[in-house]
Amino acid sequence: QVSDDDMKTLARSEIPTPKKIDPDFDKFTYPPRVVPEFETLKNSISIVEDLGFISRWRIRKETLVRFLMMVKRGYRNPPYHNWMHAYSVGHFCYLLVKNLQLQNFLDDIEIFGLFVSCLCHDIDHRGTNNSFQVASQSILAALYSSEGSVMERHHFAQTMCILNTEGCNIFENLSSRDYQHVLDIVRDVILATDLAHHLRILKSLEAMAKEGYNKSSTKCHKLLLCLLMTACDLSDQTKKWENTKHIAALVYKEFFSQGDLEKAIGKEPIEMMDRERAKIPDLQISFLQHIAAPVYNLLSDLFPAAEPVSRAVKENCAHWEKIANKVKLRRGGSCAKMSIEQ
Ligand SMILES: Cc1nc2ccc(C(=O)NCC(C)C)cc2n2c(-c3cc(OC(C)(C)C)ccc3Cl)nnc12
Ligand SMILES: [Mg+2]
Ligand SMILES: [Zn+2]
Repeated sequence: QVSDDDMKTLARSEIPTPKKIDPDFDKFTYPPRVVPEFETLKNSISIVEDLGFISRWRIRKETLVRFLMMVKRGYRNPPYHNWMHAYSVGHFCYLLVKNLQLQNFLDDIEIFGLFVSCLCHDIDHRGTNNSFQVASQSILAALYSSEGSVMERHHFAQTMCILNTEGCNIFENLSSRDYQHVLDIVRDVILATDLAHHLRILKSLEAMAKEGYNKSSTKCHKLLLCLLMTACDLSDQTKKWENTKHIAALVYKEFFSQGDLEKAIGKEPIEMMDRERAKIPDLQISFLQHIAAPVYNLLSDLFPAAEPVSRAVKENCAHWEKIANKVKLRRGGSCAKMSIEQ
């Protein structure tokens, strides 16, 4: 529960316009993680207001504040999958709306559902992935492993719990048709954050980018929502190198902790989660080349204005390659140096 006076304080406090938060707040280059955590709720309200959701969907201010406080509290504190990840993902959704004129491609309710999904998509993440749930026979695996996407189903279930909590339902003033529709969107979009789901629809995404987006096709709307969600989820890779490097440190801190847990229960972790074996630069080059870059290439195929974002990912990948080569050089080079000196 969130305390009422905290909620009332935030509900009454003056909400800054995005430009007042930072003149570059709506630019692709702006790094959302620079703000201290205590400012993220105020900023989230500012984004909701600036996107016109409060008037369009008749959201009561107090309901919005309680909802956001519950969502933020719904996150635990693993190194990467915490509230600051969700906040940065939600901020990138804001950037997409402001820079790519999404309203010409998606319905208003889809954009609203996408933004809410961004904030909620990893709620109650424990810093371990789907295969760990099954390997450790967790409660969540017992609940959801027969359908797959164990964590993502849990994130959606937690989101529904918050919406069903007294005074927290930001969808309360939607028509029953819109209400059902937005819940379907949030469900589909949160389930789309399972890497396995993204890999399953990759061919369809490539076909859509090739044939061109058809605004009257429901299939295109669904595929675009999944692509945009994944682009938001990976958006740390679109910022300058310092951010990318910092995020990799957080991701591997989380991965290696899972690897330690797997060893403790007698399971061999995969290389990327084994702190004894993982070569982070090589792993990041592979992740950026095979998973992240294709997402932003598809995005810029559909939205030329997203090209700078796609370029930023490639630059970050090049940075990892320089590091990987230096490591190789030092390993390989030192032998060469020794043989010359001998
Ligand atoms: C910096 C960075 N490195 C990563 C390195 C590896 C992997 C990984 O899971 N590799 C598994 C093998 C089988 C390919 C994910 C990484 N990752 C993610 C991420 C993305 C996710 O899924 C979507 C959003 C759908 C792509 C889901 C979970 C996560 Cl943690 N976010 N940032 C990162
Ligand atoms: Mg996730
Ligand atoms: Zn995420």
